[in-house]
Amino acid sequence: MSQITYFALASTFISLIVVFYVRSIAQRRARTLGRPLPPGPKTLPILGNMFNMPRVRPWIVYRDLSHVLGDIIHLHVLGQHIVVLGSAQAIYEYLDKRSANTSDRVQSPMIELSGASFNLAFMPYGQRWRRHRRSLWQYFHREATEGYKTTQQSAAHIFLQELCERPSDLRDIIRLNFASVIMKIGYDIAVQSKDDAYLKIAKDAHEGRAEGMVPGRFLVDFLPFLRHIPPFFPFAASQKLWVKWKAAGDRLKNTPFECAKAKLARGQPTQSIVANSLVRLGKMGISSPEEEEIVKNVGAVAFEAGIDTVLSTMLSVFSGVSLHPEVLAKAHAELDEVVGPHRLPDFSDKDSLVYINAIIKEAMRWHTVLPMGVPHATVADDEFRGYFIPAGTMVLPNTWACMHDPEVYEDPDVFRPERFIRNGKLDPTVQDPTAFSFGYGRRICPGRYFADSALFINVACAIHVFDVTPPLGEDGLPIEVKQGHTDGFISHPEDVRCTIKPRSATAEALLRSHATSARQSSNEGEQVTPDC
Ligand code: HEM
Repeated sequence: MSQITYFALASTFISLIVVFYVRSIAQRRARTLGRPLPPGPKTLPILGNMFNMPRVRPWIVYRDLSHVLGDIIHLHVLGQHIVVLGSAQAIYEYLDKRSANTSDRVQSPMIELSGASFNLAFMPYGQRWRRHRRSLWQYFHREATEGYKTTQQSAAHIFLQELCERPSDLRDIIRLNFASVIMKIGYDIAVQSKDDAYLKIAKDAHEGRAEGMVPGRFLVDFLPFLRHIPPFFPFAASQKLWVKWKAAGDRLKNTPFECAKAKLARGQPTQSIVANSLVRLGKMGISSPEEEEIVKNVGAVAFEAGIDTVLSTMLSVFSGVSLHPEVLAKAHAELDEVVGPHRLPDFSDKDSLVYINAIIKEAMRWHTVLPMGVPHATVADDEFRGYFIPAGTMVLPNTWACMHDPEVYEDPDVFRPERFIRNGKLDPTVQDPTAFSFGYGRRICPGRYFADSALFINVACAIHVFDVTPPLGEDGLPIEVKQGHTDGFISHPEDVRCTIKPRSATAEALLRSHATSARQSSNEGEQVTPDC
């Protein structure tokens, strides 16, 4: 080729780059209308804020950044815009009031890689999500959850006996309690021991969600081609984890569903969310794999989304109460007055047990289960407080920061249920943690009423019959526990060792007799079924 041809090619190439550059600036101007992005840390060329993305306890890093930059922070990593909302006001204004545009989810490859594709919590805002949500909501709206209270109460009685006999297995016993209720109402499957195969399935699936869904933890979030590196490649440690997590997610979705479906096919009488949904589809003459998939996914999401969130909140209650004898004493005094020593609390006591309700609120505040919520995303270009927010921006609510704002909650790191009470009643002027812990806008947790009654009945019953005090060492002296919270998408109190003993011989007799009745009535209702 002659020098002239080279020159012509080079100048054409440079002209094209200039045209594209000028056009992209013009397009960006047209989109932003000159509005700035929210403030954020300085960016590097191409990589943006890649090295500003916190990998450990992001809620604390973002809270500190908010103190410097304000309650709307912008970060930019390899083309992905991220906005962090750092105050209750900003979250309310953007995620609640403007939820028509802020209810999407960023479609990270980690959703599939962590085995969570079936989970409506991660689906994009649209028809598929709407159909799943509607299908779940019909079984979990406020009135529907009234129908589960008898099952929840019986399970709470069995929970007390389990705890009395194996107090050091607190974590497993809470898990068993929640699983037994949700498996019964979801699939009509009886889960009776901590070694149950379904509990193992849930535990395995949880690992993928807890580790994999922290935004920015895996590089594949920003470099999606990394998912195609095979697990046998050297240094492909993440890829090996993804294979394990995906298989665990599939087991969670399919195993209990197939069991419930087989029961129906055998013509056994069965009542459950999955069975009722399948029967309804049958009556309507609908037998599409797509509809069956929704039923399957809804069953699995109720099991998965509830188990670790409720577990974490219950652990926070036990941790808070064991470390604060004055709280336990006040709770006992209230239960003695309202319920008395000869019966266990039930749902009709809820409004009278003000201090117990305050303990649950404080546990949710003190220890925020989903510290950064579940990330939302914008559907279209938007303006918020004069800033330009591009379509597809990931919006992270710093729920933990709101729950630990010293302007709102004095001494936020202290467990103090009294902060919610005035003149013997729950104080409506104090910011209610449940308005944050269950998320925001159109994506607000659809399991909140169910969770609320599960927490109430188990906490009220447990505190009524047990003394919960610090753990003791071999020398009989109290051991100091570490008051931290684990890292991850769902956070748990770090050290929940405590001493759990019946308050009195009367309390022990009471809990044992109720557990016996609960086991008898659940066995009477139980059909003899072959294993699935
Ligand atoms: C203490 C217990 C619980 C807590 C703290 C909790 C918290 C949350 C939070 C923060 C979200 C994200 C909301 C948002 O995007 O802004 C959420 C979503 C969700 N929760 Fe819960 N949850 C709890 C119990 C439950 C239970 C028992 C169920 C099921 C029966 C459940 C089912 C779901 C589902 C399906 C979603 C996804 C909603 C969507 O994306 O549309 N949760 N939850």
